Amino acid sequence: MATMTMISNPATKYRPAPIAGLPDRQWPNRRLQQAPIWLSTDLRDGNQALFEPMNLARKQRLYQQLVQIGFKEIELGFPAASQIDYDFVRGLIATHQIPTDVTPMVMTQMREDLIARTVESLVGAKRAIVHLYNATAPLWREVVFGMSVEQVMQLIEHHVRYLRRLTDAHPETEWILQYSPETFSATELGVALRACHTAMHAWGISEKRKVIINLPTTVEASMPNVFADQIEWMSSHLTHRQHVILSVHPHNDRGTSVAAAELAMLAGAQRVEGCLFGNGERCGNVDIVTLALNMYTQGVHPGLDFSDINAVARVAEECTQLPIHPRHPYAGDLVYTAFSGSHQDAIKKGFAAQRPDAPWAVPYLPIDPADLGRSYDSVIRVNSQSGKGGIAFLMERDKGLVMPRRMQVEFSAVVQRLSDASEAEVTVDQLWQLFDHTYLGVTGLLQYHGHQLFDSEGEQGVTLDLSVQGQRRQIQGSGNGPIAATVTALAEGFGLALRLDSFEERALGSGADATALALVELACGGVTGARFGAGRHVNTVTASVLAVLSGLNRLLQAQPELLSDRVAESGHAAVPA
Ligand SMILES: CC(=O)SCCNC(=O)CCNC(=O)[C@H](O)C(C)(C)COP(=O)(O)OP(=O)(O)OC[C@H]1O[C@@H](n2cnc3c(N)ncnc32)[C@H](O)[C@@H]1OP(=O)(O)O
Ligand SMILES: CC(C)C(=O)C(=O)O
Ligand SMILES: [Mg+2]
Repeated sequence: MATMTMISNPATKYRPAPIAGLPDRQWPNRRLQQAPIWLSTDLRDGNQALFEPMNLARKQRLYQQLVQIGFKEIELGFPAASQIDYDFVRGLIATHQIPTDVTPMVMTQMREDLIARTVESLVGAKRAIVHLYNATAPLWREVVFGMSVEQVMQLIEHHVRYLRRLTDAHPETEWILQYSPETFSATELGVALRACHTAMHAWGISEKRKVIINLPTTVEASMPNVFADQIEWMSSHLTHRQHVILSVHPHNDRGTSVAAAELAMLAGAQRVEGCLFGNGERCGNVDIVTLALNMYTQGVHPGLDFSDINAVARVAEECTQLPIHPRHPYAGDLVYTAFSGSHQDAIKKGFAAQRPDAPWAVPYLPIDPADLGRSYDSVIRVNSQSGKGGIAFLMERDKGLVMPRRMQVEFSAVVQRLSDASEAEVTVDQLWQLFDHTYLGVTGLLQYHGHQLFDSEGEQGVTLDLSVQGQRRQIQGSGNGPIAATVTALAEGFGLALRLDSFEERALGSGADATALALVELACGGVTGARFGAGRHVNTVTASVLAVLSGLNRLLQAQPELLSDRVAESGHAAVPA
């Protein structure tokens, strides 16, 4: 059997989508300043795209979530098509589960039996939208329906009138018509306009009988600017425009449904239909979460509440049985995590610079994760792409360890070797173990047994009790404090050109559990590489002495001959234990 592959000239097989051509288009110069009316079609378009459509319990759970988020219009299903949908709608009405400010919507084809059953499902509702649709594009007219444009208009006229007759018999309900020219984006604009006008007039559009005209990219086939032109054209050509609520229903076949919806709003759309996290037919309906939070990050409240985005995501996953991608905008598990070094560095600096009452300005984070109930815990994670900034951020945040900048550089090289070797993420606990092993638990030529302080002609004197290459020694030195005295003792005791370049000490932990952590930076002749040492002890002086010894041991690890050459000579300088 021949294998099909991509063809060399796709123009022989695919035609570019026509463009509307709107020379005086207004939408590019506009800015989104208010949220649209949102309609969730999770329970209809989202549901009809699932392997296993939702059962009553899952529909009920998702419905409650949608109400809680703040949707004021919710498409409940296709009651004439499925007993579950019918029972679900009846159940919500019978048990008064539809809040007074929420309007339910249900969908049906242009067929009398289906319309009758649909109206029956809604009896007793305070207010309801009936959504009638029929495909209007040439391909569907010819291939699916075998209808001329005239016949399509008759189909619409007849069924909208039929719906009107049935709903007029139930004046206790406020009935709203939604008409969708399905496949609008592939329909000649003149035909789409005529279809909408036919539906509007058959319904008797007026101030009191507003109509929702819902224009879908049933199959997204062109760039979002083309859709925006189509919407602006419709918006400016629809009669009774003030009584029309212009709605859009973008699908995501080209991956640009969010952009299409945003540009359509600029072009005059007042209402948007979509699903949470972009569920829906094929590549999905437009993702309302992304759209809403895009607005939020521009300073416009979307009127939907995603303060606990994780909870919403878990309910959506449970009800649809579809996973949300870890990099899904705003909601994915990884979207507030930076692995790469320069991003981590910038985020760390951004958090430090961010004032609580100032506009949000943290590099690489377009939204404050806290606004969505996400924590900062995973903002920075470490792997082989990470740098000093991220490592230092984690060590400071989780372990209270503040490293001086040059020590961050030195330690990140140690971490890099581990992450390169493990080819995996390095956790904070692993970082701490590595720090402990590298600095605090460093074993080397010099082993500490104890020290004593004494006065030395107005200076601080110290006696260090050490093992040097297995031999117990005591050496002494003095200086203007215990650290200077320790450095002098080691320098003079072993004839080293040892110099203290920096010293920092702070408490780790608090109360009875507090310990002192001392960090030193040493230089010794021309030794390059490891320069930092750390010591931890409940006693601050002991922590400092240990830090100096840790630093020297690390220098000696890099260049052991520095000491071994001298130990024999310096034996006389050391006081035997
Ligand atoms: C873009 C969208 O999302 S549109 C919504 C799509 N959603 C669904 O279809 C989910 C629910 N649908 C169903 O359960 C079924 O399709 C039903 C119960 C509505 C109808 O089932 P059936 O009568 O078996 O028809 P079937 O599913 O094969 O639909 C195709 C028929 O409907 C016709 N049709 C399709 N859309 C419409 C419409 N909007 N108005 C009138 N007729 C339509 C087709 O022309 C075709 O007619 P034909 O059989 O005479 O050729
Ligand atoms: C609005 C309806 C008909 C729809 O789901 C679509 O066209 O995608
Ligand atoms: Mg759809």
